[in-house]
Amino acid sequence: MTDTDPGFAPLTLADYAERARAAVPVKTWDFIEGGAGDERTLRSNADAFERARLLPRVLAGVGLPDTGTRVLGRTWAAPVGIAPMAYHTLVHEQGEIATARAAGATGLPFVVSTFAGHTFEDIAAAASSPLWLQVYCFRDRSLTRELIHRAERAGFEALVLTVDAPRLGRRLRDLRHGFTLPPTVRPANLQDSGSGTGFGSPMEHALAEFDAALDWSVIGWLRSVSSLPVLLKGVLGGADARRAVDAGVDGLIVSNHGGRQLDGAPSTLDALPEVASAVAGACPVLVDGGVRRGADVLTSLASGADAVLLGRPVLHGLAVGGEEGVARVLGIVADELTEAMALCGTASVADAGPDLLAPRTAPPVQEGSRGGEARTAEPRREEPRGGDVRGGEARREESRTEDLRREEARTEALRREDLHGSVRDPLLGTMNFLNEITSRYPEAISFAPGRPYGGFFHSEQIFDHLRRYLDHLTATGHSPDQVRDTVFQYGPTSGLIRDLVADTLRRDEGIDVPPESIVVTAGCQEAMLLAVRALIAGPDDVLLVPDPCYVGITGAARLLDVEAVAVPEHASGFRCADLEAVLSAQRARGRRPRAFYVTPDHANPSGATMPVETRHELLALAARHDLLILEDSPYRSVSPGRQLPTLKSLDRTRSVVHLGSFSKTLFPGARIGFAVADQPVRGDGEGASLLADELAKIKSMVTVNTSAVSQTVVAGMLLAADGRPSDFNADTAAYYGNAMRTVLTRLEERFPPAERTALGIRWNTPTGGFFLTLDVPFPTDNAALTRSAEDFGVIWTPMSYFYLNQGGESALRLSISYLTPDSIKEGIDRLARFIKSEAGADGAS
Ligand SMILES: Cc1cc2nc3c(=O)[nH]c(=O)nc-3n(C[C@H](O)[C@H](O)[C@H](O)COP(=O)(O)O)c2cc1C
Repeated sequence: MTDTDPGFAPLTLADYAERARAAVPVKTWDFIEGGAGDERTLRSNADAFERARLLPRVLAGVGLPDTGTRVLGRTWAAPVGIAPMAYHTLVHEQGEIATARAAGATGLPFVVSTFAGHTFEDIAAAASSPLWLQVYCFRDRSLTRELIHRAERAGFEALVLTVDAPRLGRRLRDLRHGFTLPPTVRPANLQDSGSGTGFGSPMEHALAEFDAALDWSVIGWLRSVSSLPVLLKGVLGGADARRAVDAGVDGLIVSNHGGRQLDGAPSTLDALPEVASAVAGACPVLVDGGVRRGADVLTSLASGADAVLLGRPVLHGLAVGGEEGVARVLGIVADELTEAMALCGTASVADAGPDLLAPRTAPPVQEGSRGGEARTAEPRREEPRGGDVRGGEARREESRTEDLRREEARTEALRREDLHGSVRDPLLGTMNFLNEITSRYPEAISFAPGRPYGGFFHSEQIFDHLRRYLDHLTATGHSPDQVRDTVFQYGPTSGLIRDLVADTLRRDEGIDVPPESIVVTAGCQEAMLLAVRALIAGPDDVLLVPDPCYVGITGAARLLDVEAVAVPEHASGFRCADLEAVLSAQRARGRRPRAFYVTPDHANPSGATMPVETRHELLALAARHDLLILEDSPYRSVSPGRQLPTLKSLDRTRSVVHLGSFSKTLFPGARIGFAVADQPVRGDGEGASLLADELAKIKSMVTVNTSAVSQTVVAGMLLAADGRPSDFNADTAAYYGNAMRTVLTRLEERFPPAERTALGIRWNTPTGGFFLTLDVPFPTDNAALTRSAEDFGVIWTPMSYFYLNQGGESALRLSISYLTPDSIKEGIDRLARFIKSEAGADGAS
């Protein structure tokens, strides 16, 4: 059947629907027209437009309205696009090719479904207006990625991720018919992958292959595989809309999938104002579902949309008249829109505001109901149309209910913009991506976490250690009540076990300080936070950090709104001259550098160790410039061989605040760290104190005191080691030394010197610690990390995570600490394959 068949020419989209119904088999018609469940949502889409009324604006002097609009940088002839719909080939053999031609002829965009019946390349060849790709995320991400890349190569301009379909809704019409696709209709873009073959119906396909557990991390994943703008299709609420905006999406499509998913979801016209107000102009908002006239387009614009998408009517046009039929359908809507705009005194799309909307016609009241209490029961196909059948009280009731609904929507989520800026800082989110990758690819070997090897820990020993310290308390004269209170009660803010920590420092590290100069903290992280809080007095004070740097310290600074200033570190490590230059530059800009954070031994992430001469030079510099050094050295006691002296043990001017941790030497689950802060503090009024006392004051408002149970276990371990955990750690250090050697040897084997030079790969050779770094000849961004995890089964940390500003874009950090030698070897083999593939040297050895 064509447009030119005898009888009247179709004048409206409803005319096209009627003709299409006669033109296609009933099963196909029901597949297209049907909705999920009882089709309540399907009907409500149309009903909402039925009830909407536009207010004419008279004598507006508009002339010919301009329907043109710009979306994502492209001009559309009208604020109307074609919604993604699977298998245009069901109704016309030219399918999406004809649709693309019609879209081009009318200057309107076309969103092509993942389940298109023609290839992206063929569709693109026929198109002359913007094409967007609708994405269904498959469990097999590599398949989804390949689809995206194909579309990108074919010139598609945006990705529309459908988020309302973790599985397909129960479409009863299809189930009743036992609907299956005819043999000629296939997902053309999934054929090569083998996906899509063997599934009779779209529902079967979705159940088998869609990723039903999709969550917000998918946006980051899409960003990592494509640079195209990302829109979400299927958002119906303000909270999700805000979350999407926070996640940085480029557009939202208010959609209930044409009533084909959740039966009972609101109509899209009803959902639109809340979404538009939540988005507040941050990105374009489109709407689809039930748009059948130009007036519906104008109603959508007036309700907050930037544009609409048209679904089924396009397939009707295609069924009736192929390319020409689609062009006519689009043309009718555009003409009707022009007319509606002219009659509403609206010169341009931007002029269409809420003032165009007449008060909404309410749905009818069920017979016999009182006031506004009961709404018409479903189904209600034959509702009276037009004219408000209810009184003013009922309308007021509806508006109160609406206000209540909005109120609830407002309170169900907080705006991230209203929280402290640190929560939006990428620095605090760096580890999220790694965690996501690690959980998404559990089979991958991960060189990312800097955590100790688990084989050293034995659960039963915890009880021995607890008991040992309690016995020690008894043996040193504590009564049973005192012993009980030590573990069960709040304890001293500065810590229970300062004497034991002081003993350990003296015996193991040559740091001879009184227990009073120690504060026992909830991990070294708290020690950093306390030190930064105490030392930075105001906005002119800055903290200096090496670049690259451990994120714990820069993160703590960010939490406290403290400015961290980078001191560049070179391949050969830290240089005092650089620190001196930064000090002068900061003073020149009116800043007071208060402290320099440094990890002198086996630094994280660089692996560098500061030579002893540099340590002396740094201490002299600190004394000269009245600068404090925050020394953090968690890896020295678990590294093989003799360690260089700590800065604190060399410190004669009390320039060093030593930040300690038992996480690597004993176990991280205890969360026990400490600060050694023996600097005297003098001031007006109060008597003299130590910096440790001031840190304890701050701690009393942070964690009050460090867990007594944890301190008890750690104390028991220190007693067992007779105050020398370094001896206790000899095996541990040997294990990590061996792990580092295994990594280095395997790298040598996989990249012999000549090949290494040819490829431009380098790595450092730390003498201890948990980390080493590799320079590689390609960007080590999140996209590369995703490829590495997905295609090669190996995870690492991009070095750029550790830089304050620029840096580390082509480098990665490997952590050697928690893998077994066998998994290290396998992991390095995988890493080598990944590096060679990225460097374009797959063929090499
Ligand atoms: C036959 C058919 C197939 C569809 N296929 C898809 C699809 O593959 N991907 C998608 O995101 N939405 C799909 N949709 C939903 C549409 O994109 C759109 O949300 C809906 O059709 C709009 O409502 P309308 O048909 O009332 O205009 C499909 C809808 C229909 C009717």
